[in-house]
Amino acid sequence: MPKRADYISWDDYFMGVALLSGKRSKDPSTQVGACIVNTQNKIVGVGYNGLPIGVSDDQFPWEKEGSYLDTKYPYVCHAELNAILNNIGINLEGCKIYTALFPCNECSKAIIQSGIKEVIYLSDKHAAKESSIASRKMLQTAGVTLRKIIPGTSEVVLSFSEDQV
Ligand SMILES: Nc1ccn([C@H]2C[C@H](O)[C@@H](COP(=O)(O)O)O2)c(=O)n1
Ligand SMILES: [Zn+2]
Repeated sequence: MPKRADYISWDDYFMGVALLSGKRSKDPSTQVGACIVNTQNKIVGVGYNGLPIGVSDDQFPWEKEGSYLDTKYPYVCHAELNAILNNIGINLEGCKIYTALFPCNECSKAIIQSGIKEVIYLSDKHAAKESSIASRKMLQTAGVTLRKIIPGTSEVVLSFSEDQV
């Protein structure tokens, strides 16, 4: 019997892990996930956007609008930063990061400093924002490869019904 042909690509697998991680986000408006992979295609870090450990996501704001301290922006850790900080304690030199959204300038600093050498992203919807322009400028200058994923599939459906395995 030949092997199964419709298995998903490495890119779709790792971006899928990033997107699944985003399902843990408590952000009501934007759920972002990231997944870091080493040169042997081993997953070494996964993260989603959320508040720091011990900072209650029931007491801190999730608003997008209003005065800065009353919005989520000062407090939320971005998915990429969490994926870096959650890494399994290894050197991230030469790794690549899959992220649902193109990294902001703050995350790109952490990406560069961690030694990650490739960013694969799904959406660059904030490309015109100055944080994205600064991010792209730093990543390119630092020699980090930037690649917008070309998914091999439009969606992956995960079913938890036991009769599907
Ligand atoms: N590359 C990114 C961009 C954004 N986030 C997170 C941070 C916030 O929770 C949220 C902000 O998005 P908005 O609601 O203003 O569209 O998304 C991230 O983790 N990584
Ligand atoms: Zn960021």
